Amino acid sequence: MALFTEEIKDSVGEIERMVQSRGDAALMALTEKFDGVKLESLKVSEEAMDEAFVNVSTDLLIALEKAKENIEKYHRKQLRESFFTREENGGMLGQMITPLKRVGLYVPGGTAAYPSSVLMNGIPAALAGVKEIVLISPPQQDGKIHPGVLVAAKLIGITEVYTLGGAQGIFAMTYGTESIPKVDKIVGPGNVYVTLAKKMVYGQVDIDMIAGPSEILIIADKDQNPAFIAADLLSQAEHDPLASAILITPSKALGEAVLKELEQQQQNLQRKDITQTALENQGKIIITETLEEAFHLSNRFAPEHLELLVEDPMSHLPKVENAGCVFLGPYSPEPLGDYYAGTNHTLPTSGSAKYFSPLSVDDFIKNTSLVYYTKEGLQRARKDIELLADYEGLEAHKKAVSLRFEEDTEDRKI
Ligand SMILES: NC(=O)c1ccc[n+]([C@@H]2O[C@H](COP(=O)([O-])OP(=O)(O)OC[C@H]3O[C@@H](n4cnc5c(N)ncnc54)[C@H](O)[C@@H]3O)[C@@H](O)[C@H]2O)c1
Ligand SMILES: N[C@H](CO)Cc1c[nH]c[nH+]1
Ligand SMILES: [Zn+2]
Repeated sequence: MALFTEEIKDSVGEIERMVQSRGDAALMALTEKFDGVKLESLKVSEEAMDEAFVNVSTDLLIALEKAKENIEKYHRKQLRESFFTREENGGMLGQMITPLKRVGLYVPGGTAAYPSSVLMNGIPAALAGVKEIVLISPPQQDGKIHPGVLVAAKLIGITEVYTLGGAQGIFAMTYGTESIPKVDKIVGPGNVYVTLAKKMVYGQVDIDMIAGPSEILIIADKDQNPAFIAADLLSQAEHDPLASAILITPSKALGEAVLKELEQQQQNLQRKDITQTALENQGKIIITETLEEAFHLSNRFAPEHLELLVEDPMSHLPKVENAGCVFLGPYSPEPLGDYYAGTNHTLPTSGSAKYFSPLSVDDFIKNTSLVYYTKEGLQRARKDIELLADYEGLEAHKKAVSLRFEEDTEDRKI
């Protein structure tokens, strides 16, 4: 993955070694180095969680509540039920769903506050029935987590929160330290350091996906509004200097109009430095011969967010093979999905939408298969199983079935 340069790999490798060998002391030192903050403790106290409510507006609380409702409604549809099927031979087969025991949520916070990510990561975990949810997020300059993040955590019942960010946070939740307990799975988006650390620890814990610097790709036909397109491109460029914003269109005139709009709209943005770097390095306006070619290129890129700004967008949907989330039509701007519609905003990046899905309730459960056969059922299946075991040369497998029907062992008890 081109995103992870040798320099970043070396730096994250060193962070891992430090966390493994020095635990909390390394976490404190790394927080001082990367966040510029000297922490006294990592765990956020109950009082600090409550105090956060004083520092957010009532309007923000109401907006978070509404977003929470929409996210819950959408994710509730993803819930699965355990089942048993009755087989013709009198047996039963089933699938038992159990929640993961302990998960760690990473909520970004380096250059912006992300209360929305608390809801996006925490709600599906809570719906799945996870009992132990740990949340980590980096400190601001005052040494505290953004109050909006703490408030959002409390709104969805998360109380175990640690002031810790970056790759060190991911390694702490993987290996455990004096203060941070080890988890079974780590989910949540983050910058390039966080994302590389997650990739490195996969296998020692589970992870959700590669959810790194944000991406938007817009496919637009000639009749679209250039101001809408520029605004949506900038909305993702402002996340990170490594974010990507791409327009693909068969209309050269539209491409030129969007370029002008980008220049104008960017002037007034607070995070202009970030959008400028992102657009210079990862921004593209690609003019194709046809709309079909635009879909072909988009599928190769496999963007995190794909906007279809074309006439009758629904009719083009079957052409989309790879994308984290698709936004259809001019009144479905990407930030609608970031905050509010109810779909999850933790989405695969760096081309990984070819094989990863958006974060969902499925990330927080596991299936256990169940098998129950009667004696008669096994008797009927016996020949086929013995034949298959013979073919595989696995004699003990065959015996585990056949001895149940041998006269001298059939009714044996101790
Ligand atoms: N794909 C998704 O689903 C999704 C969703 C939301 C946000 N995002 C992305 O999350 C990211 C948020 O990034 P952020 O930086 O604001 O917050 P962050 O919390 O991901 O990263 C901040 C941390 O990075 C560490 N760090 C900073 N500079 C470092 C360095 N030079 N070396 C080692 N570690 C360093 C620090 O510890 C800091 O606490 C953005 O890239 C955004 O696009 C992605
Ligand atoms: N666009 C981000 C995912 O790439 C999610 C987000 C959170 N807040 C604002 N945006
Ligand atoms: Zn966003």
